Amino acid sequence: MRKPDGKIVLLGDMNVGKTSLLQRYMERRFPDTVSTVGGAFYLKQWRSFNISIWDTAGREQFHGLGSMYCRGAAAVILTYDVNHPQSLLELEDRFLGLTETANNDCLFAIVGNKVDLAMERATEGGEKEGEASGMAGSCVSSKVPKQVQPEDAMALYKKILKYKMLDEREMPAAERMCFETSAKTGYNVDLLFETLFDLVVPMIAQQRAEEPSQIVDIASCKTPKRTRSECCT
Ligand SMILES: Nc1nc2c(ncn2[C@@H]2O[C@H](COP(=O)(O)OP(=O)(O)OP(=O)(O)O)[C@@H](O)[C@H]2O)c(=O)[nH]1
Ligand SMILES: [Mg+2]
Repeated sequence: MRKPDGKIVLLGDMNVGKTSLLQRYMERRFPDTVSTVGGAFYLKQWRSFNISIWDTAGREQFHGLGSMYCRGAAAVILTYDVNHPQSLLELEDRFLGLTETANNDCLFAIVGNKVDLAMERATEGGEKEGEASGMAGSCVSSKVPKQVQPEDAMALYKKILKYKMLDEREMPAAERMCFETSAKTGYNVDLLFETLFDLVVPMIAQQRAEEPSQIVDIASCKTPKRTRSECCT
């Protein structure tokens, strides 16, 4: 198996749906999950590149492992639950600090999952339609009120760029990097992962081009001639 060319890491509080998102994308299904212990990864081939996507545990007791998983990451998916405002706050308080080990030009996506529950709630309560959110792949999000508004996620994205001292003009716009998803229905799940792959692949290609060649030219390595004195050993 070839070494992965790039790494994407899912971070976020327990129960927000990290494992479910990854399984929805990789296995095209929504199975029952158990709370993740440690971490696990899938390998995805995208164009000619191998990308590893790491699922991490949101449980406090595994928190220390987070920065280890983030080492060398090209992108981090910060995941929250649109029905639990605390899970968005946790991203800033608990998870952002783990990304210090990621690449300097690491990309950040902010993902509000379980948007299907917000829909169900709105339908049952007969609530009014909200205004268009302007988020990536927005459709469901424009119709239902949620506990966490898309603007809150976009504000966090901008805050992260500032915290990381990344130039907003050189990074993808908040509207492109903030998503609302449902691992249950599959809503926006492909869009999330494939937007990231498309952004990460040129970065990996550039890194490859800059790396010194690993190939040794055997023909140019001449065997030194033995002298008479060396023959006695
Ligand atoms: N309705 C709904 N439920 C979801 C969705 N995504 C995940 N769930 C449910 O939420 C629960 C937690 O999902 P996981 O994917 O295990 O959450 P996690 O973030 O991996 O949690 P940890 O591994 O503990 O960090 C499970 O019961 C899932 O079935 C979603 O989009 N919609
Ligand atoms: Mg999990």
